[in-house]
Amino acid sequence: MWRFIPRIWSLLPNKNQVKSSNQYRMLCSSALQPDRASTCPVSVKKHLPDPHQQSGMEYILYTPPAKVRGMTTLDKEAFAQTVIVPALRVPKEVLNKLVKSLKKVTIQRPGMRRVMDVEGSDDKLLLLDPGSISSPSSFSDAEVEALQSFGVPLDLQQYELQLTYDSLKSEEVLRAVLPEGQDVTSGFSRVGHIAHMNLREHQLPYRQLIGQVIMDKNPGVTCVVNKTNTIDSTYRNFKMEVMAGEENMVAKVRENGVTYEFDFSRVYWNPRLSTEHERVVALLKRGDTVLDVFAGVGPFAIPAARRGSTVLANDLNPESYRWLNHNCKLNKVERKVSTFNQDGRDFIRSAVKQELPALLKGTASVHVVMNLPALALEFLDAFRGLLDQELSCDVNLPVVHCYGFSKKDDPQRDMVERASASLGVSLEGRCSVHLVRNVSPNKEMMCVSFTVPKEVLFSSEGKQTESIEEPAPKRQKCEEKTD
Ligand SMILES: C[S@@+](CC[C@H](N)C(=O)[O-])C[C@H]1O[C@@H](n2cnc3c(N)ncnc32)[C@H](O)[C@@H]1O
Repeated sequence: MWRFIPRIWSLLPNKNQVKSSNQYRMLCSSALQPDRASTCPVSVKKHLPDPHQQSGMEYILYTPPAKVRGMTTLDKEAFAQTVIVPALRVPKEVLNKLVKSLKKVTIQRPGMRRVMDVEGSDDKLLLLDPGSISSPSSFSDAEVEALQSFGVPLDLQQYELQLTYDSLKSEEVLRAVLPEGQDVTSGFSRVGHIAHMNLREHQLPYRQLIGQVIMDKNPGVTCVVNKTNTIDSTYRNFKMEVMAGEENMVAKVRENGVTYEFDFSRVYWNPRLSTEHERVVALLKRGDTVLDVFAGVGPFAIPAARRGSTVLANDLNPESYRWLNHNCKLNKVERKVSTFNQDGRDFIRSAVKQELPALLKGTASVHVVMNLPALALEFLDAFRGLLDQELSCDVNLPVVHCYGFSKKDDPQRDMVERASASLGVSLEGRCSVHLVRNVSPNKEMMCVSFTVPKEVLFSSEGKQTESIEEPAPKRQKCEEKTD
């Protein structure tokens, strides 16, 4: 809520007497400066805060009262305070044009009005950002010219602004509440209605409040969770604790135009991989085959099928497998995707082994996707001696896209060396390595792509053991079994 404080600067230049913007500014400026009292005999009772004295990026205007420090249960009322901001009185007819010219210096906050009525007048009050404007000399030449051309006196008013919890950004609320000098990170990943945070030790006593603030400030977020430990080593999902909001963990997300649903607490989903999913799917042509060894809930498999590929998708986690089937149906590609719930190595040595002979004779590309960065390179040995040598005259060899993390100074080289070691032949000069994303300051996620060398696929050295020679389990067309 805003309250008008009667104007305290009254001596204004007449725009007709003024020729240049500088002159205009100087004349107006003198009206605001007590030490120019000889030229402009007015006194300034209240100074606007000097924006140059602010520390950090955000202006002091948006710093909540000190009493909120240490609060662990959110008390929104405690954030209320009154601050003084500058404003210009503007004739209604020129308001819209002037707002455009002054858009860099007006108050701009979601949900905060910057134009107010003036009681008993058609004029409007245009509220300015005190971080940008403290005196008439704060305006740029272009802004002064605009004011001059619209006949608006450079006559700064002071207004009392009632700031509330609603006017603050989450970062501002948390910086005011959490211990001073300690890191305030209000960043989170968004997965549908779920905001997913990774709180530090010192933030834990405030987790309920932090969760509430994140929900309040982010429309559509109705559940805030914190990772309570590191990633589960097998299924790559996190143990998580609900900090605020509903306990519903079944999220619905859209990625690259495809809808997915899944229980976020029980499967792997990473919104930061959308570009990588898109990159690989863009390599596919209609009629290609995709063999997705660690498919998760389908972010490679489903768009690949929608693009016209035939897909075999596998995941060891029964929950991922269930949601993979669900998402195939949801996106109407269940006839293009066969799903499997096996260990990745078994999948390669059974279903992939069964499919490859026919595919080797064809011309359409065959892509094997292996996105389990912590371990996938080690699974490459499953291709050693996978096929009988008599098939070796067929040359449409599969292309593998295998992911890995690297903490080495030369992650590309590291990837090539580890993939080569696992395959038992050097990939030097016959693969490409792509940087997927920077995971942490010292950790990259990489993807090495290569055509499986003939000498690996038809090697006699790695011939399969009896158990692996068993006939492949019958494939499961995407039938949704549980729901
Ligand atoms: C990093 S996630 C990738 C999921 C999906 N491809 C994506 O890009 O979001 C790895 C997946 O591999 C599955 N997984 C882990 N170990 C596995 C194994 N030994 N065999 C098959 N799948 C496995 C996990 O359940 C998880 O869904």
